[in-house]
Amino acid sequence: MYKKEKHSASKKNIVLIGFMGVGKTTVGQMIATKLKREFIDIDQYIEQTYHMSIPQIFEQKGEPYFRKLERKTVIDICQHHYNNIVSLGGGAFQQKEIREFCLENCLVLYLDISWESWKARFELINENRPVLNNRSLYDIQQLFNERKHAYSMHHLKINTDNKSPEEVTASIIEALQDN
Ligand SMILES: Nc1ncnc2c1ncn2[C@@H]1O[C@H](COP(=O)(O)OP(=O)(O)O)[C@@H](O)[C@H]1O
Ligand SMILES: O=C(O)C1=C[C@@H](OP(=O)(O)O)[C@@H](O)[C@H](O)C1
Ligand SMILES: [Mg+2]
Repeated sequence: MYKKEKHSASKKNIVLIGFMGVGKTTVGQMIATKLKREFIDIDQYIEQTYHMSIPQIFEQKGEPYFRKLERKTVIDICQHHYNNIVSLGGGAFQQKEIREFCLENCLVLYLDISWESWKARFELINENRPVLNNRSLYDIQQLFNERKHAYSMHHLKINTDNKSPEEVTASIIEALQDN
């Protein structure tokens, strides 16, 4: 866990990280509503700005191009917005530049999930996530484990197992109050 300044959550952007499908987009929106802050989902922002869906960007431009847009977008948004809730895509924290920027300037909140719980959600999230296409469940589990290292760099962690999005949101609000 990284050290954070006291009361930092009251002014810094709160950035949600975690594996695909853990609930960053869903819960991010709910926290923003509860805390009366603006919500920005980086993938949705990229789709609106570049008039292409994430699968289209991967298919037509390739993953490295997407990662470049992702890096530029996360850093631009976090530099120019204040006090917002920002949900990243699940691969963003693999990029050192994004990780370092967010850990230095934002409150990084990691939504954790066990592999067992994640597997039960697989059918629900398989569509529209190009990184999961053509990967076996075994390969996805490898990716799930590989990404834990980047996610271990955070300020606050919330376990989401057996919790509804509303319950995850309530746990986050409580953790932020103690923060
Ligand atoms: N705590 C939860 N319990 C059950 N389903 C959830 C939970 N959080 C999110 N979901 C569902 O899982 C799917 C992926 O959620 P999403 O917010 O898009 O995740 P992410 O942005 O982390 O990829 C959605 O269908 C959402 O309704
Ligand atoms: O983990 C990844 O590499 C990705 C996760 C997706 O976001 P979610 O985590 O919101 O699904 C999206 O950014 C893109 O499909 C790539
Ligand atoms: Mg998302």
